[in-house]
Amino acid sequence: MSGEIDVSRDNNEDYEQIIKLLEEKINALQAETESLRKELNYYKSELEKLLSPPLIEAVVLDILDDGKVVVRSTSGPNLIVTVSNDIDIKSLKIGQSVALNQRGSAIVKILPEREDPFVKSMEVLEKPNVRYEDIGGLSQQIQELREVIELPLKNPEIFKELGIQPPKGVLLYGPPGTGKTMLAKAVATESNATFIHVVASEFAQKFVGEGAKVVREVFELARKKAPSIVFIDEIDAIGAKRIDLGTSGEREVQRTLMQLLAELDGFQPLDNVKIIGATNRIDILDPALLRPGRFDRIIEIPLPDFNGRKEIFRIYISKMKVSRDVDINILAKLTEGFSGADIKNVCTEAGYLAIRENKRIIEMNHFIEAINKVKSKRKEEFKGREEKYT
Ligand SMILES: Nc1ncnc2c1ncn2[C@@H]1O[C@H](COP(=O)(O)OP(=O)(O)OP(=O)(O)O)[C@@H](O)[C@H]1O
Repeated sequence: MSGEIDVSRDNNEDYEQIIKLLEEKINALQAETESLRKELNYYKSELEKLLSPPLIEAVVLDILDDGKVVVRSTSGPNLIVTVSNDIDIKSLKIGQSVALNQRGSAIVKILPEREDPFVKSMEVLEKPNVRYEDIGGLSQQIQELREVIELPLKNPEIFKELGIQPPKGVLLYGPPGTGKTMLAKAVATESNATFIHVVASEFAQKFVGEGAKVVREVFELARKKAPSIVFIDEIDAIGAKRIDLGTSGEREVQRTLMQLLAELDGFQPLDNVKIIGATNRIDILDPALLRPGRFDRIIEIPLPDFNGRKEIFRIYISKMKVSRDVDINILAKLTEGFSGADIKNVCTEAGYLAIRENKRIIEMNHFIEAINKVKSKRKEEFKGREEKYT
């Protein structure tokens, strides 16, 4: 307020002007106070953040009936903790990243999903939803898995009565994308078993110094969640023939394998935990893994033959809107050497081609174009595969 006002003049207009100016000043000061108050609060909360103790990151391993939770803290041990009142326990799931309070006694925050190595290398499905009928061309393999995994899990008494010991572990081997994971999931679904999926290559790389501990934890979880099926994908990453143990990385892989063997030896054939291993490289596996009482049933999962390819096309096409000219016989003929995963890609790609042309129905020419596309994309891969499997 810098305007010079002559108050000696007894003039109403002047007074009004003074009042107006004073009001304006009050408003300006009030606004300034408000902004300073906000600034003060901001610095106060920043200071609080800086002074508050750090939280501990952990991964949920199990949710107990009494409302407590088993977590694996990044600082080391497994802990049994409570859940803070403002967190809904139902929103917690196994594998979830959480923050513990500083004492490590309670979960105080659910952390956003991110690439946690433990989570990434393990998936636990209480109710997997793949059924045998979703799998094309592997009826013999399905039959075998039903006998050696599903039947002993569902009716162990039959085996006890007859005095037969079913295998503890089954090894599936064959090229990538042929349905090994699908098969293992389907057996779990049909046996009402928990499906625990670990990718051996992931934990071999990510858990430096901790591979053996992770194997132990996986089997502990499997026993708790029994009946369960532990599916170890890419088992060659930890189960390759023993090599020169010069580097610490090699020794680490070795320790992980030894722990796996110890776990396999540690339970009985009729316990309700079964192991399914999968590999594309059976040739490099350590024979110790294949000894009786370990992975003592080996099932080959080959690339689908003509009838297999037809079945796989039929499964996917039955869920799509296709025109009458789509001929599964021709599609199966044109896709020699394709895996189930390749065939699924062809079907998806054909759908996209139809969408791109604004068509409401998928035609034979879309499938043919999709086959060529997938073929050229995978050409290099096929070459590699043929070399490996011929
Ligand atoms: N026989 C099949 N019948 C139906 N779909 C299949 C079949 N094989 C593969 N697929 C499809 O391909 C996808 C990948 O297959 P899956 O992961 O089971 O193969 P995999 O043998 O475990 O491969 P990898 O060795 O690369 O892990 C499946 O999710 C499924 O959609």
